[in-house]
Amino acid sequence: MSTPLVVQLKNRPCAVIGGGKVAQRKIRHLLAQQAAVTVISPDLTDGLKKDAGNFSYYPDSVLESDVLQKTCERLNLDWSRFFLLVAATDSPALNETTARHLSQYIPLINVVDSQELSSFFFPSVLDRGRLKIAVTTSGASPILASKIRAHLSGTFGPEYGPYVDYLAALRTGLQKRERDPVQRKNILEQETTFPPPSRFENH
Ligand SMILES: C[C@@]1(CC(=O)O)c2cc3[nH]c(cc4nc(cc5[nH]c(cc(n2)[C@H]1CCC(=O)O)[C@@](C)(CC(=O)O)[C@@H]5CCC(=O)O)C(CC(=O)O)=C4CCC(=O)O)c(CCC(=O)O)c3CC(=O)O
Ligand SMILES: NC(=O)C1=CN([C@@H]2O[C@H](COP(=O)(O)OP(=O)(O)OC[C@H]3O[C@@H](n4cnc5c(N)ncnc54)[C@H](O)[C@@H]3O)[C@@H](O)[C@H]2O)C=CC1
Repeated sequence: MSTPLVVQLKNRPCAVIGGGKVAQRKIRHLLAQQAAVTVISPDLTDGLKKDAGNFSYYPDSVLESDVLQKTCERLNLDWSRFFLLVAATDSPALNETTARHLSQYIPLINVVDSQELSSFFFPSVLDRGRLKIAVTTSGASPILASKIRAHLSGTFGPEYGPYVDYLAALRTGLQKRERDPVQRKNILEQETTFPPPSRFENH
């Protein structure tokens, strides 16, 4: 069983093992949230090479499943400092050993080829600034999640970014100047329209 949670990643140390196509997608999610990303992989995709200034990289590092403990020591990484780990190599055995070994230090682990070994999944996210619509099929069909996101992007356009910022400012202002919570809620109910007022279009 699973539930969607909203996790604050800003400045949090996150490790990704592997530098291929799937790793790239996960790394970009993490970087977009300003996480402090460390990548351990003998190679990187061309896309990741371009992003390389934005994460720490252990280039000569090849984790080997049978000597994982040793390679961890050689890399001199303090795994307990990581908030989250993604095991994204194309070796199921290595992903598994890594996840099993490091789960004693890191509670949030995503193993790209094993739902059983993952403590969290990445949903498909429609990102409109502070409004994020996350779609998950709990691992059943990532492609359906992706198609639903694409469908929602027609209804929830870029105007939602500034609209949600406006609502946040309104709410913070009211929390300061309107003491009565019932009155506060009434004003917010009135001001929060769906869809947003037309002045937010063309953003
Ligand atoms: C469980 C989960 C764990 C996790 O990765 O977090 C997982 C697992 C696996 N994915 C696999 C395959 C594919 N995944 C994608 C795409 C996405 N996968 C994402 C999430 C998730 N994938 C989590 C569940 C999310 C959910 O269900 O809600 C998305 C939403 C988010 C993201 O990755 O950013 C992103 C779409 C982003 C977007 O467009 O918005 C594509 C399509 C493509 O590549 O274009 C394919 C190929 C088609 C296919 O096989 O379905 C395989 C088999 C690997 C193999 O066969 O070797 C596994 C392993 C398994 O299921 O055991
Ligand atoms: N969860 C998801 O969204 C998806 C998961 N997958 C799974 O993800 C796996 C990886 O797929 P891709 O990224 O396309 O493969 P890829 O071949 O592009 O990348 C694999 C990466 O792992 C690295 N690697 C291999 N051995 C390593 C080691 N010993 N130490 C450190 N890094 C090592 C490689 O150098 C490479 O950077 C596939 O096996 C597939 O099962 C595939 C599609 C989507």
